[in-house]
Amino acid sequence: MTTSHSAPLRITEVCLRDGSHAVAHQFTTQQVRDVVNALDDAGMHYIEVSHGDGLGGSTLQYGRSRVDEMELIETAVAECKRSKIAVLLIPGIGTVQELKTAHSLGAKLVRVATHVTEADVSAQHIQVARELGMEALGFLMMAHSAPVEVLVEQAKLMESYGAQAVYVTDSAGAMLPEDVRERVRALRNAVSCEIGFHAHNNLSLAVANTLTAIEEGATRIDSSVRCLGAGSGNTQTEALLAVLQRRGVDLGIDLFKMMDLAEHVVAPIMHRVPEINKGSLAMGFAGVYSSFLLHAERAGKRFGIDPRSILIELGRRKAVGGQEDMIVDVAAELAKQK
Ligand SMILES: CC[C@H](O)CC(=O)C(=O)O
Ligand SMILES: [Mn+2]
Repeated sequence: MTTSHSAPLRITEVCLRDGSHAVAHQFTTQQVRDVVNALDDAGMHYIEVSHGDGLGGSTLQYGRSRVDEMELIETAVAECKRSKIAVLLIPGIGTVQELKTAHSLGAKLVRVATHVTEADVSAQHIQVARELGMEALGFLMMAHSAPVEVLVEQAKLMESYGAQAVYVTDSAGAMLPEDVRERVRALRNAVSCEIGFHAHNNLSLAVANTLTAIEEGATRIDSSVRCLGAGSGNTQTEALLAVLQRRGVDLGIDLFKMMDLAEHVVAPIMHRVPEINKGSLAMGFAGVYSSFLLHAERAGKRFGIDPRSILIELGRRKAVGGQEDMIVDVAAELAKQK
């Protein structure tokens, strides 16, 4: 398959970062060691390791990590012969100091993530990462929620700060293939850096949307083995690789090894199977952050409210990442109304 950008197609495996949401940030050192070892052996390009909300995310608000993420990053780096370890950083949650520490432990790439309208807060972190010699990529979250012109303007800002790629991040798994096509095409025509795409499977469209993004020129692709990610999970790595091979694209990642590690290494550590159920489907439908799922389920139980009603209301209020405290507020308000 040809892409309109000369860069090769590269996969970032996100099961140990996005998947952190799905296990309430309880990964152990041994689990990270085993997963990274197997992914590296299969030839994965990049493996992201961080708290689900990025560096510094281990807090009461977002959920405490069982093991310090720096220990997990160090463990992951030690297992890699070929793969590179990536980290995610949301300015305001993660700090420049944490970025420097992750770099000193061997992280080679950072995705600096902001809400789709707030790229300006990424300038310092992107610049510091470039000075450190890391690859620095911009990650525009909730990309479905802003008009295409705004997405383009924000991507240009990230590129101007030094981002080597800008991601269309479908945090809510709310995009339809035509939304992806329009956004990636608009970015392709507006920036010179690479375009990335990150999907969630809440509407059962993750693989289809990822193929659409690739057709439009995205070269940095996120996926997650066994779908281990927030909500219904991400584009399933081994499924994507199989589909790409059917199209004649071999990324140098061993498909059978990926299938084996999905089954024997990743499946046993999953707390629940990421599936399209009433909660995750409601998120895709309402355009709500996939990482809100467990929080909404907990708040629903506590206040006796259907988590879907909480999620729909959060969508109506256009809640953005970082507003996890709103989930409890909304549940309490709905309970009062009842
Ligand atoms: C809260 C950070 C978030 O999980 C980043 C991400 O993967 C997304 O927006 O989809
Ligand atoms: Mn995600």
